[in-house]
Amino acid sequence: MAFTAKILLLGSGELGREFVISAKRLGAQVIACDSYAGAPAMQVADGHEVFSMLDADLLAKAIEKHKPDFVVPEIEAIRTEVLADFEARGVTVVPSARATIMTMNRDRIREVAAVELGLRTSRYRYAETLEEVLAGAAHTGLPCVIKPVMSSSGKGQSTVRTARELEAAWTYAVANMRGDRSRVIVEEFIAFDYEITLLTVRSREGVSFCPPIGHRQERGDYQESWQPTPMSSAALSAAQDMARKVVDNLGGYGIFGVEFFVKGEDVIFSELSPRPHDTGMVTLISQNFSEFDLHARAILGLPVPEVRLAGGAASAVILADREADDFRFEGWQRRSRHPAGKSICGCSASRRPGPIAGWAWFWPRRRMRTRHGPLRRRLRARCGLFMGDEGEGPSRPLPQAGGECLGMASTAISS
Ligand SMILES: Nc1ncnc2c1ncn2[C@@H]1O[C@H](COP(=O)(O)OP(=O)(O)OP(=O)(O)O)[C@@H](O)[C@H]1O
Ligand SMILES: NCC(=O)N[C@@H]1O[C@H](COP(=O)([O-])[O-])[C@@H](O)[C@H]1O
Ligand SMILES: [Mg+2]
Repeated sequence: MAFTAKILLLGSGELGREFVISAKRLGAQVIACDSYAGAPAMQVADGHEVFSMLDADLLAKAIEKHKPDFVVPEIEAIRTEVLADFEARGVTVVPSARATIMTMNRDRIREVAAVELGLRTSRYRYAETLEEVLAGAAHTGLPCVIKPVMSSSGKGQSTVRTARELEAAWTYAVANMRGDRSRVIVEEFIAFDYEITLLTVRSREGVSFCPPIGHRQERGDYQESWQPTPMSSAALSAAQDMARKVVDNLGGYGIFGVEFFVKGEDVIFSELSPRPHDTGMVTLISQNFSEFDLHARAILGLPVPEVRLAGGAASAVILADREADDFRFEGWQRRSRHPAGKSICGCSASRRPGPIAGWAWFWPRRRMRTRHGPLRRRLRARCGLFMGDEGEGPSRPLPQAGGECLGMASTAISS
């Protein structure tokens, strides 16, 4: 069987699964890798490998075994030095080995953005000891945000409001970091009006942008997002200028999720993913080509089409609060339509503790008046997500999500 390209996907979560679907539609063969079996992307890929991608030898062996045309990272926690070696030997690393190295840890990308490119960021210091954390907080002032340099989805992150909480935040960060560097960033807390992800595509044809995505996070983790989100043209163009500078510096082809805080007309660079972004799940319903389609097309060297919005849309996660092998989704078929508009639920098998067990996308039909921050109108969809612990008898509703997922929508286009 002939394929258009062979892709080794490093990380096989929900975002990886959607990427595999997009890449396979373009004729690619995809081998999905992660540290645990049965990961979402493995369920739809042509093959899979289970190993720690932070292990240099195992990572090199997987690349040598499969001889891919493209290595496509889906998470940060990868031994990226190995990718640089293979890039030097002719394997295409997406978007580039430099991009994966610079974004694996927050300190490197912060240096690129704040020092090399002079972009506006929060005030910050790095710390490797409690004493340095205290000095960092003295520099940023309180409240401040403490995050391990290697982590994602808010793991190990805390917002510290009083000096007494600094030690606990340091201990929490070190206990929840990825990788082997006990190093944190201490950041000034930005009391932003709203935050956005600017999906930025870098392809052979140049740099292009998707309409801005607004989102809400809790404890540093994604809850819901909506597209488009209203912002002034001056703020949008400031964000686009900064995004262009960063992606041109990182190089390579693919989609980047560039995160900004916006306060008044002040646009503050936060961080970026050199790949599809969780807040961009909304593009599965809002755009003619999703962030996964755009990533796949840019990587494979295909023309990147103009992005058109189908209407305002929102997406929300359904979070599971514990690891379980035995769970089921109930009732979501009944909820696949909603009186306030069209809502589409996508549910898939869970991943690890704190996992995303499913996603719901909402496509509101009515025009919705909204402000930044908590949105005025809520769409509710009861997905009836149930999870049963092995051997514990009947399934129980998830306490955290309560079997309910909330969608929020902004500036919906009336139909
Ligand atoms: N300095 C800050 N001031 C205010 N809020 C912040 C700050 N840093 C982070 N946050 C909040 O925490 C969220 C997660 O932060 P960040 O994106 O740095 O973490 P992450 O673990 O890399 O998340 P992900 O991998 O999901 O992008 C932000 O989207 C924002 O809501
Ligand atoms: N915010 C990043 C994100 O949502 N990433 C998605 O979740 C999985 C696990 O990530 P994790 O290691 O961050 O839990 C990743 O594989 C990716 O699909
Ligand atoms: Mg982030």
